[in-house]
Amino acid sequence: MAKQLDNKFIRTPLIAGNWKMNMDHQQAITLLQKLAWTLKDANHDFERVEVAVFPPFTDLRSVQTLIMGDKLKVKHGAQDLSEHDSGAYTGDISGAFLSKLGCEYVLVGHSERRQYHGEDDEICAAKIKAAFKHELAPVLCIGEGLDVRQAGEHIQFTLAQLSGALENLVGELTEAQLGSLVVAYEPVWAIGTGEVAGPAEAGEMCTAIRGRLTELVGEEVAQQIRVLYGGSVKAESIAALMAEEDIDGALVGGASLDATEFANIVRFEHHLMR
Ligand SMILES: O=C[C@H](O)COP(=O)(O)O
Repeated sequence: MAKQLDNKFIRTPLIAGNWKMNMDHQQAITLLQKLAWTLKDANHDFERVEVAVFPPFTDLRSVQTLIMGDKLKVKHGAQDLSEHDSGAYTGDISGAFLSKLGCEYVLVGHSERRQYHGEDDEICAAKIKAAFKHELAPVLCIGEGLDVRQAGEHIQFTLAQLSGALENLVGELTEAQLGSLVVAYEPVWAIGTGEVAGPAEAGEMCTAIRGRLTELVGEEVAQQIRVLYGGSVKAESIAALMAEEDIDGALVGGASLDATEFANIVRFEHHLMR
């Protein structure tokens, strides 16, 4: 089970919904309202299991307004940010703007950004730095493709991505900043394919990630950093994943577009008790 002491999670689990390029700002309102009602009806305890959504940039103002107006406990973040603060960077979005829109989190280095926009470890490092500068907690996404997994080099590859994004930054960040970092292990072969990494495979990698974090930032801080799994997570698969000690939540793509399904993922403890 995600690490607990006296029936309390040591690290508050985070269930995050990455909407990717889905939902315009009107659809976003409908989806978020339905999610909030569903979780309210189920008496969900947001202090025990945190919930965040990552809508497209164009939805963020509407999402912020709904969250503030209805005092929702769902948090929100953005799917990307620029490494720059402002200036002639057409099409890019500054972390400063995201902070003003009430974002608490921002994804960095999602495999789709790496694949379609050529983002590498150096860019991820610059984006993590920019996120912290604007008081956003970065959710660094790492994970191997199928070829790497088949070659048996998945742990080495994924840990190299983690080190590549973090090792030159560590000295510039405070312990509080490092402790608020979130790492999402997303094997590329499991994203949007219906192939979920088995709980043992996902758990093994998340433990290896925490081991590398311990080397990079020390044990005390590494124990605070939440490590999520992402890749075709559904309500039926979440409980077994959360049973792994080093998995602290999930980064959910497709299933986060269905409020009922996503709420059932958030309520993973309910499945464990059945
Ligand atoms: O950010 C989310 C991941 O890419 C997983 O997406 P998925 O749940 O649709 O496989």
